[in-house]
Amino acid sequence: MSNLTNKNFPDLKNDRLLKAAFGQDVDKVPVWVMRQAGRYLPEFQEIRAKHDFFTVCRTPELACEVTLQPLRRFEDLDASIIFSDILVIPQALGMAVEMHPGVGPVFPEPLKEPSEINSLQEEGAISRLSYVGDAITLTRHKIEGKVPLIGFTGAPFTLMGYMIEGGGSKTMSKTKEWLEKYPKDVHKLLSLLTRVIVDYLVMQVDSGAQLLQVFESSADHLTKELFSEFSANYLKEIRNGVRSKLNDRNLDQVPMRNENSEVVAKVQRGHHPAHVMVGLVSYQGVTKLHFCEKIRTWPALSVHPNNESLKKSLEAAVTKFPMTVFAKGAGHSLDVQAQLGYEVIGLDWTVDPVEARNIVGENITLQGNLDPQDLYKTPDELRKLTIDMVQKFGKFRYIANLGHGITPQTPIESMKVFTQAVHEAL
Ligand SMILES: Cc1c2[nH]c(c1CCC(=O)O)Cc1[nH]c(c(CCC(=O)O)c1C)Cc1[nH]c(c(CCC(=O)O)c1C)Cc1[nH]c(c(C)c1CCC(=O)O)C2
Repeated sequence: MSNLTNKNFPDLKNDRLLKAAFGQDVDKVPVWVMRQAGRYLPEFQEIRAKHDFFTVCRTPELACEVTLQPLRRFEDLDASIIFSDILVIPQALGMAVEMHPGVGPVFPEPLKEPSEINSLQEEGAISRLSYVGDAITLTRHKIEGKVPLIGFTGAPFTLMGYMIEGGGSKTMSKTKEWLEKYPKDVHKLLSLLTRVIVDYLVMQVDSGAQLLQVFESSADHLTKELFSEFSANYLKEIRNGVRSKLNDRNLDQVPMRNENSEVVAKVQRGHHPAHVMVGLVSYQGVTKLHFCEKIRTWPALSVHPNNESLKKSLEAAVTKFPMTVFAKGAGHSLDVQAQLGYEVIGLDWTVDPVEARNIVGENITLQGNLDPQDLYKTPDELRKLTIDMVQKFGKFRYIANLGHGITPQTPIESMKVFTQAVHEAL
């Protein structure tokens, strides 16, 4: 597996997104849009007219080109997201997935019964996904440090739903039947997907992804109880798994610098994968070592109880690759989501910004959540709704976005109005 330190990526010029994810001060609220590369752009349609959807995903030059398209049009975008799809994972496990125009994804042979879980090919799945890594690496170079590049995955429950239903489903009735009838097999499948997802996300970071988003887009089918049982546990396992695998490899001696570029602390890997060592150094060398049993429990914060910005920088250095969980329709479980260890929680448009902040507290960044339908309103109305939203969330720990993906008929002008209004709002 390649090592990210050898890739010589251009320096990042706009780090608003990462700063907001870590709770550091930002000059302006960062903004990006789910599905910002997509069918509402004629230049995307042009590429899709020539190439099948999954061919675009599988061809790094095409995936890179499509990823860059929205950045060329909308100068206010503060992030890019690699062009791919959540369904590349079922493909890598050996299932056929086709994209039918006007219909969406179709699995010609969905899972019909639990015994078929055994024929999924877990081994080698990550190497069959190496084209995503190649697309990420190429894009990180071509983006020239303009904005960070987000990697992503589908979450286990959402992927399982597609694998059982054979495509999108309004009711998810087959999946719900599985939850009732075969809970043991369901957990076996969710665990398998979780293992693959952890390695897939680590591979994306190795390839150059700077923030990772996990899409639990089908959470809207789950009650609070079902969300806890079939989604939240796995989301937590994914966050912990990625954190400990990355810490194991990439944390050696990360220097922390103050405003004068002097090294004030070093973050170092401990002897156990889940441990890190934080050393405060004076100019002569290490003066004090703090051992953190679990990174998130963070006794190292007692290092400098009065220095908020050092705390934040230390946390950023230890975490390094922030993660976002977007569980669409799971606004009923924000309390649960706040316990999963993610730096950022994505909200759909049904959630009130102020209520969400009250529930999750001050240590998590919120992302969202304008109704994508609002992009069909007049520019003046859209600007007003956007400014209202940004003012409700505030500048602290906030990333502006829609509450779900942008839809195909959206007027292009609306993207300009939305992204500009976010930057002008505060
Ligand atoms: C559920 C899901 C899928 N894919 C994805 C999700 C989770 C996010 C969400 O809930 O929207 C994730 C996804 N899919 C796509 C991206 C690209 C990155 C981005 O710009 O955000 C991302 C992040 C491209 C895409 N994925 C797809 C398109 C459009 C297909 C096309 O070009 O023909 C794009 C641009 C196809 C797709 N892929 C999927 C569906 C249901 C569809 C059909 C959607 C539709 O028809 O509107 C599965």
